[in-house]
Amino acid sequence: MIVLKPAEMRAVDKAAIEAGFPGVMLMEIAGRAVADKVVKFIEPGSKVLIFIGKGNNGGDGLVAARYLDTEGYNVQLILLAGEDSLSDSSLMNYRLCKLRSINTLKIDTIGTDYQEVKNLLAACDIVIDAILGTGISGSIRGRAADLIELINNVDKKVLAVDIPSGISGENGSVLGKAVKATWTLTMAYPKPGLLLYPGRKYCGQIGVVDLTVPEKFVLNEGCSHYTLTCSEALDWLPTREKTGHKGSFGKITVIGGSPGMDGAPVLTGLAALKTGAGLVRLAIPGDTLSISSAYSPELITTPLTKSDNNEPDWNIISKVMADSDMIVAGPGFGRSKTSSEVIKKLISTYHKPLLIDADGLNVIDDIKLLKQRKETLILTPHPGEMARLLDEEIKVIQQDRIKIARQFAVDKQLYLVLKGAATIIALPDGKIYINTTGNEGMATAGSGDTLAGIIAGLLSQGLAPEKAVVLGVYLHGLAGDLAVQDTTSYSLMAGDLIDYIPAAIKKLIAGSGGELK
Ligand SMILES: NC(=O)C1=CN([C@@H]2O[C@H](COP(=O)(O)OP(=O)(O)OC[C@H]3O[C@@H](n4cnc5c(N)ncnc54)[C@H](O)[C@@H]3O)[C@@H](O)[C@H]2O)[C@@H](O)CC1
Ligand SMILES: [K+]
Repeated sequence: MIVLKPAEMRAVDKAAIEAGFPGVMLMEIAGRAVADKVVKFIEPGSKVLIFIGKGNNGGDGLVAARYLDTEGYNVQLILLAGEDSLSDSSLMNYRLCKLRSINTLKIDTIGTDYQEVKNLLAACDIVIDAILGTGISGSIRGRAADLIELINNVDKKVLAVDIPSGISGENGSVLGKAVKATWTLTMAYPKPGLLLYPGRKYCGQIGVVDLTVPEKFVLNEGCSHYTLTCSEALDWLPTREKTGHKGSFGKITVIGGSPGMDGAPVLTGLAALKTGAGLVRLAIPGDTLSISSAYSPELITTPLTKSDNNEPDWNIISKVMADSDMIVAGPGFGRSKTSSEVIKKLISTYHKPLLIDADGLNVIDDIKLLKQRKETLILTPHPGEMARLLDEEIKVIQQDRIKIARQFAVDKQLYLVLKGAATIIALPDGKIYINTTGNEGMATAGSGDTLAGIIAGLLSQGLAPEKAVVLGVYLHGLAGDLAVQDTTSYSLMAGDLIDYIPAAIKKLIAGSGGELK
């Protein structure tokens, strides 16, 4: 699904309006959808308190007020602007509200103790937040900040129109104060700020309203941000040929492991098998091999080093390279001379898809090598590994994850998965996917190893790299979301993620995956 930044959304709206879609009609569709959402959850007769800002976000709230009044709700408006400062479409709707005698409390009559607002908040059944939408600039000004705090101080259901007021649609930051919503109904397309933290925490459940503007207006204006929905994820899931054999579902080699880190490549290998790979081989340094190979009978193992001196065995490595459809390198590999030499060799001489994770990333000392590689390269760093690759501090990476991920992916022409809450996937053509699945329980040792395995499992079944990385991240998060329901976020472990891959796939097939949670 396309995700639009506020400026992109405005450009699309402008183009649609110029082409003949009346702005007032778009507002009507938006407000009607807000009213429908209230009708779905609360009975007629209930008290609906609607906060109206002076922009078009407020206009959406005024349309909702008209419909809810028509349908027998007890509607009360709190108008945060003088009538004369409302936009034309909003003013028209405000007048229609007045014609219906909808109760209105105006900002200039609200005392500085806000007692009347507090009373209305205490008595209402639901709050609609139509204070500010994507037109916000800078930190919340004026009395809007006080009202947002009052809304957050009562324990009521809150429906945010388009975006919780105070959240930046651009990047999800809190601009001073922001409404904590139960639901957010976003207009036309989700905005990055709804999907990125901290904004995402403020949105509650997100729904998207179809404003009936054809997608060609978006495509004409250009877009670069996306998020995968459940139905798209199902479309992308590789189909399994009835007559397929293990060769047709791909042979993966996982290169990694080191003393004390013998389980990491096993997690990657098992996750790949559970996702559907035909065959997984682990190539492990000799001193660790017997431990890793003891974990699971489904995994084939090969020694990566010579038995006498534990140096890389280049003959075996060449055979492994020739015999694999793709390689995952790095899980538990340690930062030894062996791992550094092997990773370098793979980057420069392995001509099939290569995924580098964990210590495989930590031993790359010359990032120019990455750029020289022509074949598919996928990197899956967490912020610490990304910081190391760029020789930056983690906080610099976290300040603008999308920009950093995109620059790296485009410059080095690779697929970059920057892990973390709301994982960012940057493609070599500059496209960005923001992932919506996953939870804090997944911040646990080995979780990244399983992600590498899931992506490899999809790629080895023939999925294009772009789809394998995006769907892999989605499935990994979905497995985590299903696992956490049984384990709690305290007890979730990487092995649980593997155990729940089948449930995640089943959920996709049943069409009930985490659609914009
Ligand atoms: N054609 C369109 O553009 C459509 C827009 N829609 C709605 O319109 C919204 C965007 O409308 P607008 O562009 O009018 O923007 P907003 O409704 O977000 O409000 C902008 C107004 O808020 C004030 N403001 C800006 N920053 C502020 C701050 N930091 N503190 C206090 N006040 C501040 C400004 O005076 C400005 O006039 C969307 O979020 C959506 O809800 C929908 O009606 C559908 C169609
Ligand atoms: K809002």
